[in-house]
Amino acid sequence: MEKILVVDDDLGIQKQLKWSFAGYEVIFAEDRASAIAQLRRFEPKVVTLDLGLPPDPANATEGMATLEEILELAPQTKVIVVTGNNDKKNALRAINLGAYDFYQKPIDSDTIQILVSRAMNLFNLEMENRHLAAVAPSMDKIIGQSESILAASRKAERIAQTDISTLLLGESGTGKEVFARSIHEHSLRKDKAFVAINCASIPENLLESELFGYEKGAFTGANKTTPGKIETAQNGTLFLDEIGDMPIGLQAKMLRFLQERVIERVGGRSEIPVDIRVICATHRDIPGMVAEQTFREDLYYRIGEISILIPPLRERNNDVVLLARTFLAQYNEEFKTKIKGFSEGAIKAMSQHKWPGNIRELQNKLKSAVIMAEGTHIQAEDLNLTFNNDALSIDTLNLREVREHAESRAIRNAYQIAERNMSRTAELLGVTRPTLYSLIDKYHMDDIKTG
Ligand SMILES: Nc1ncnc2c1ncn2[C@@H]1O[C@H](COP(=O)(O)OP(=O)(O)OP(=O)(O)O)[C@@H](O)[C@H]1O
Repeated sequence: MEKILVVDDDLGIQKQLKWSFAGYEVIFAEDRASAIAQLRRFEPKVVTLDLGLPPDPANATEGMATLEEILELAPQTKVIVVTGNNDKKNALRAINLGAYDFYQKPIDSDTIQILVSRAMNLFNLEMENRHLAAVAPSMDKIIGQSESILAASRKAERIAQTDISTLLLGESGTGKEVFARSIHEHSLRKDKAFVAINCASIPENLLESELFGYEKGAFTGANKTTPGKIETAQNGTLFLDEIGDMPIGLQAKMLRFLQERVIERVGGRSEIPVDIRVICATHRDIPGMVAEQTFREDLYYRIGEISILIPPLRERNNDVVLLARTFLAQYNEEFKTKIKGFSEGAIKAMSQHKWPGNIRELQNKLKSAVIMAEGTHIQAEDLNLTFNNDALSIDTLNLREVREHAESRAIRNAYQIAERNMSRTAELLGVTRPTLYSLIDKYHMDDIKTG
């Protein structure tokens, strides 16, 4: 159970807050010394702190000192300061010192519950981010905590400082290019060029001149000598995406370049030495192509001195949610929107979906959801991923999850029937208003709260 520390010397308020925070483990302290002792002992994520503490409850000095001490000891703690009515000046001072939010007496259960639940969510999110930074301090562009992606990142990190030819394998949209760039950025060539070329997107007859360059007059239209991508990557990294689509005729020339590290431009006679690192990627089954003789075996061994398998999104456990949160923050900034998060249904739907287009598909769905969403939280429908109720089965969901899903749907229906009137909604559902608010909060239905 999540812990909250309530620092207040008024027993009546302590009792009231204990009742309000029914879903949490509530710890109490009545002055600065006991607050710090409880903070050390229980490490609560959220603290509510009355600024008027003994020995001088009429003044905020002791409260402020307590706030400073808490933030010095555990800066990640979310402190909500509680002030007397009309004491905005001290509330703002506290925020300046680093308090998460403030709250003016008299205490209203519904509001303080919402404040605390938000603070808790923020704390958890920040903790997740810190954890992430600690796990992958180096390959920081590769977001993911699943064992499979961490294993791939570790392998990439180990080979980054070498010049070993690397083959990145994985379905489309899994992040092969992100890996290639990260390897480059962690290599000794990081200040030199990173040049990417997609072998599948360039017509066969143009690919050779695109890669190797051409001399003036080499063919009709070759008006001036032009260096190719390989030369442009001199001293840096060349990323050959979709290498499995390289025409067999060009593979021999490619092999010579990789073995001898010299190239000849199309129509040229002189050899140009090149010093570059090569990273290749493909979604194809190259050993199968070797067996069918559509890919040269010697080239396969040359490009894949080491290979890294980038797992598909459906095999990355909770990475979907982690990536979704990251992209949501990016898109909020890009589109100037203020979507706060995802409904439980949306999270469930994202976790259930198989993501054939991998991360790119997730990005596309999120982008349109951010633009189209009407509430403060993205719903499964906004993502065009309906959470399939019929798919509820005992091997994927437990009774609690089934109940939660049904509850949130019932709340939504009642809210519509009650024409957005909260008292009437609570009445229809046969619960009290505080219970309704805590359920709305639990299921992140903020659009209802503000609707
Ligand atoms: N681990 C990751 N963390 C954050 N963003 C990622 C990650 N992996 C991929 N992306 C993002 O997902 C999108 C697709 O990634 P990328 O282009 O690298 O995939 P790919 O495997 O090279 O795809 P394709 O084979 O279709 O070219 C990009 O916008 C990229 O920024």
